[in-house]
Amino acid sequence: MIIKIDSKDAKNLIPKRSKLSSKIDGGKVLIVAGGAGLHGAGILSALAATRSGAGYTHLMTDLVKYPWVKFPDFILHKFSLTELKKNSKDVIAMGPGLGTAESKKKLLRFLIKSKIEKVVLDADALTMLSTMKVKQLPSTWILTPHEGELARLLGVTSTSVKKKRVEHLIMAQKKFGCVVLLKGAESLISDGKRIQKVSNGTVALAKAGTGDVLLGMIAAFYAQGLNQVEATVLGTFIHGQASADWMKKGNDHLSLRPMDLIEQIPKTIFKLRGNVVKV
Ligand SMILES: NC(=O)C1=CN([C@@H]2O[C@H](COP(=O)(O)OP(=O)(O)OC[C@H]3O[C@@H](n4cnc5c(N)ncnc54)[C@H](O)[C@@H]3O)[C@@H](O)[C@H]2O)[C@@H](O)CC1
Ligand SMILES: Nc1ncnc2c1ncn2[C@@H]1O[C@H](COP(=O)(O)OP(=O)(O)O)[C@@H](O)[C@H]1O
Repeated sequence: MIIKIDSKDAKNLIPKRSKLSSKIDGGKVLIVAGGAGLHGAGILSALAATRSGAGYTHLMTDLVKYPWVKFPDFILHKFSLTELKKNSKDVIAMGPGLGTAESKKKLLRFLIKSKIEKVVLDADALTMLSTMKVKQLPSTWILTPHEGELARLLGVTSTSVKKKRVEHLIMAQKKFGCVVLLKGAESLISDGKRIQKVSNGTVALAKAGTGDVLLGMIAAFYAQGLNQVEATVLGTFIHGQASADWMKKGNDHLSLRPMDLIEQIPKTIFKLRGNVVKV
């Protein structure tokens, strides 16, 4: 049976803060993303994490080379194994725009070998994973492939994944032993016990960079104390809902920028909590 997530389910998962909360309660996220020419990917993930409640957002990226940084919201690091080790108690979200060079593989191998607890892998991190001999990953990890990435991970064609999405999702979950989110118009999440479906997203999301936003959102909810399944479910639901809310404001589905989605996050969360507002 596939369980469909609705707004009530999502509302119950939204992290709460008290008057006395501090940034510690928001947890820490380290985004490892954005290699040469693809800095935008890391910025999208990091901004989305900040907008979704992460107390601290660190971004490990090539961006430090550039003096025109306009994003004071997060703490920047250059790619470094030492720095990754220092942050390995945080939620580590790796992949967008990272490339697949040996130096990046080294970072991923460290996470796998050291069984770092809270890791979310997307994009190029999934491509690197598909070339590695890995038995099982910790059950606390999250993989967020689209159909093409899932096909790479399983060594099958994306046409066969498209035809039998549930079956391939289950295969991937069994192969890696962690949470797998198969993205698409209908996103499916498996943790090996059950499959949950999130289908509130709109076609406006069919645009490069929206997956990078989703990664940052899931990582932020994970850092705020939700478990790996809850964080995936909530991130995917709010991501989808943000696209729907953005369209309700009179925007055409062709025009969504990933940055629009990031700007929509606060309003969508606020509304989902039960506040009556214009989206
Ligand atoms: N602002 C930026 O710098 C951005 C950087 N990005 C990064 O740019 C790099 C390249 O992005 P690409 O979009 O080429 O990478 P993808 O891995 O998404 O796409 C590569 C190929 O995979 C297949 N594919 C993609 N989506 C599929 C689907 N849903 N079903 C079946 N097959 C599918 C297609 O053959 C496609 O050409 C990645 O590292 C990505 O993270 C993107 O995330 C977009 C934004
Ligand atoms: N037709 C669609 N309807 C709803 N959501 C979609 C649709 N197409 C793509 N999406 C969503 O958009 C996001 C795209 O992510 P991804 O393919 O990883 O892009 P990128 O890596 O370029 O950021 C996913 O969350 C996916 O579920």
